[in-house]
Amino acid sequence: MMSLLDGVNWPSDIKKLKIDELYKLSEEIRNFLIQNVSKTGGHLASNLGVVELTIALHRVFDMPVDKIVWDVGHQSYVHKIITGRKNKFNTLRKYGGLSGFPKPKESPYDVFAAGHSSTSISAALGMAKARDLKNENYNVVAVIGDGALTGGLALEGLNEAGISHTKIIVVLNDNEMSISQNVGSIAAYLSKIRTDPAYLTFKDELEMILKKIPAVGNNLYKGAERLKESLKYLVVQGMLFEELGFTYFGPIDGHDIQKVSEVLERAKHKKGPVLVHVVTKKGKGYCFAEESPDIFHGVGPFEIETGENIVSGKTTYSNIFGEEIVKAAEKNKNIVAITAAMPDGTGLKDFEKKYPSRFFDVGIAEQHAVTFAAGLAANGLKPVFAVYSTFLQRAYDQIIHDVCLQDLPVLFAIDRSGIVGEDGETHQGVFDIAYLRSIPNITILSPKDIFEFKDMLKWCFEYERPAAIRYPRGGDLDVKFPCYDNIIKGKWEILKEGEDIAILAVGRMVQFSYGVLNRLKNSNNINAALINCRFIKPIDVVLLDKIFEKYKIIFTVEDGLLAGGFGSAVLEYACEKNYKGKIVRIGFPDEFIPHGNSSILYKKYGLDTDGIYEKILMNI
Ligand SMILES: Cc1ncc(C[n+]2csc(CCOP(=O)(O)OP(=O)(O)O)c2C)c(N)n1
Ligand SMILES: CC(=O)[C@@H](O)[C@H](O)COP(=O)(O)O
Ligand SMILES: [Mg+2]
Repeated sequence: MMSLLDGVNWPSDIKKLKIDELYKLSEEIRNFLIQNVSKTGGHLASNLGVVELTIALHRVFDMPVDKIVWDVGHQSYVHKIITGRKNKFNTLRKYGGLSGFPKPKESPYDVFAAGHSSTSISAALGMAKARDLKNENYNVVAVIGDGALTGGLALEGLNEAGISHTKIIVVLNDNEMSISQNVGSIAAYLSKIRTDPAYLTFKDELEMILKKIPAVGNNLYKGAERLKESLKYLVVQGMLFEELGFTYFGPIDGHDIQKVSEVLERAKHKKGPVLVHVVTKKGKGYCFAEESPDIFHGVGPFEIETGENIVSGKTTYSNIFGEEIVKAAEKNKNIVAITAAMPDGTGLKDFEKKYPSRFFDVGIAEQHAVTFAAGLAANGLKPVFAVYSTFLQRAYDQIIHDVCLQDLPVLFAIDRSGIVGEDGETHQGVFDIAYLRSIPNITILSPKDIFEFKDMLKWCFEYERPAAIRYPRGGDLDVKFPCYDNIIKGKWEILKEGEDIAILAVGRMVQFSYGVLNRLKNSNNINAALINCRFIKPIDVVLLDKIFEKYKIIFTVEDGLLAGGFGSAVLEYACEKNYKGKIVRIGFPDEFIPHGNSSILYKKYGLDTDGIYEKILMNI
């Protein structure tokens, strides 16, 4: 039997359906999401929560003439399904397939790319201003979650939008969750608006009283709407959004398509900035996701019946970090841990449980996290900010101005450096070496495997100046190294002496490079040295001098961008020393690295063992 979803490919198909059919369609879309994401992996819970909201948006607005800007964009799957991409869903997040985030190159319905949070209001306001300057006429809608609203950039956007008199609609999707429980005073404020019985009772009573007045009831009710908005403002003390200059509608049940459509319709006809506050349930309609929206925020393939992960978990760098910081904090009472809304992903859950007063989840606020860490350090503590490489990009000036300039002992535990895989170009951690290396006072380390990682962490927890330790997503390849030297600042580790060429590798790339040694020897009679360049900054100039003397060809291997990366540091030093040999850098080229399985991406960019081997042969 044909389902309603079979006949829905474009927003115009939605507009033809009756309200009861739209509810049926919602269920079908939920089922479609669960079926597909259980195979591909992806951001399930957030998407299950916005099915009705997305349908209502497409019902009321005319995309892509009207424009919808998704914040983070991890919740845009339903939008993709009804904007011509349903049949590609089996390729979601796969190399060459559909992106898990909005992508203008993928569809004209995706008007603004995202992946990082809190950008939607600023982007939508920019679009709306451009529209007005060009005398065009359409709606611009930003859809932002309560978690993303904790980001400073979102508040900067609200600040400008509220005073701008520009017609822009902000839909606040409030599900009380970031990845974990949402935090902070704005979350508490939203909870108050949602649940304050005095406010809700008053609002309902007012509606009832106005509607009951004979003859003129309904008209009076409509006419008194402005009055109602003002009274609402009086009753809910300091109605924040109204104070900021927005007309506020809400809170409304985001799963009630009819109600959401009506309110969006009203918002559409209002002048100036409007904020529509919808309340939804993250994970709605799939029991495991409703129970554990944090686990089902982003998942790998899973069994639908049990909710169990299909890929069994192996030891990850995040787990090791979590264990080591708990142990270190037992001995050193000055250690405190900070996360910007990623306690699970960064491995800080146990620390949070064990040392709640020394744990800070600051919300999606990386800039604040860094300066807050600097403040903690300035007053004698040892702050560790555990953060994904890609999100630390947000806090560049804070690293320079607040931490490094003052030489404060903040440790940046940089998870997800290098390739992250399926999240793609917004999330690949390929910039950190280049963006950190030029900052004075910072020391940058990267472990070759998890055993070295433990030693390095111990060293870092003791170190009394700014430091960054970068480590990859997931765990190790199956490589056993011959030695584990003690960690000494600025000293590299010689894993194998050689005669013909030297390979200088960083972090996970040491594992891939190790696999090359025997092949070079056995197939090509090349005796290569392999150096674990465990300190990316400072580089080991004593060892480098010897390498320059002995080898005519040097290869550097890093899982970061070549421009400004580790190989560049070696080149700079080689230039200073007037080295006459050849230096070949292996790393990522000057482009954004797309989404896909990590092994495919390492292969594509020649950064797996085969690729490194071939590159070496091409250059000798
Ligand atoms: C700058 C930045 N920091 C952290 C993240 C990781 N992250 C992605 S979604 C998310 C939670 C977003 O919560 P919310 O906006 O409420 O959306 P929901 O998943 O609840 O629908 C976080 C922390 C990010 N994408 N960008
Ligand atoms: C959308 C987003 O930014 C996060 O949900 C991210 O996808 C998490 O990545 P990990 O799966 O690597 O924790
Ligand atoms: Mg949320």
